[in-house]
Amino acid sequence: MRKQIAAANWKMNLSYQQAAGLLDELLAQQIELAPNQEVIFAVPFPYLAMAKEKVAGKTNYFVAAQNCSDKKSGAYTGETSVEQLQSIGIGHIVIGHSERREYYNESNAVLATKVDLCLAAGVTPIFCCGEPLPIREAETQNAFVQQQLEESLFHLTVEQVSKVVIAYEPIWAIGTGKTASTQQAQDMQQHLRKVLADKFGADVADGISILYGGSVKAANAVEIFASPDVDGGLVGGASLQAAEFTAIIQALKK
Ligand SMILES: O=C[C@H](O)COP(=O)(O)O
Repeated sequence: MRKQIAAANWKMNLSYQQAAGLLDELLAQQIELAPNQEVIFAVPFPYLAMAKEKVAGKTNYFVAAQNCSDKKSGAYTGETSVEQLQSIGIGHIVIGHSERREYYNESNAVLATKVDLCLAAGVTPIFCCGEPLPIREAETQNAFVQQQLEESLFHLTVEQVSKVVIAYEPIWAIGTGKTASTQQAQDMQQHLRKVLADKFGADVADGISILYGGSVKAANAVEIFASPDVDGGLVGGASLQAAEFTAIIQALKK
């Protein structure tokens, strides 16, 4: 069975002390994960080492960076490379979150480069895609998100794409309290799996985890995650509260 993943994206929230406290509180729950389940904490850069230390020895718990440079190394002040992240034991990086696309003008082409750097370093890219509200209102969301995949992932080999995790996040549902309906999430994620199947083969597409993101919370996680093509969630706001995120982890399919 595909990996079922609860990924917390803390974004630019929490002080160091608050972040450490939140991890302590969550990990104290001792939530046992099935072999196909994973929990990933995408934390701000200065907290990566601390978070790594806290999840050390906990099976199927991982720490992710929220971004990386599109350059391999060199004179890029303020940037952090995939190789640097990999050298401190980071095995997952969120790539192309809609906030990066919108506020930092990250294009599909730049994101393709970041995906390549991740895969070359043996790091799992959590590749984000999703449409803004006007595209949804025009009912052209399937083509829009398909193009994001085509331009950032279609150059990969079958072996490479099998290592990618995809997160579908309709932008109009992020931080708005407005969740895509279970049917809307399933329809898009089924579409994306078909797009992947047509390009890479059904077996490959069947093995790729596709997460849903956008106002996931304890109250809706069971229903959203129950859909056949939804393999867990990329969770923003609700991942900042221990009780909420605990319930979201427990909502993962086994
Ligand atoms: O990365 C997470 C998504 O942007 C969703 O954020 P949200 O759960 O606060 O809507």
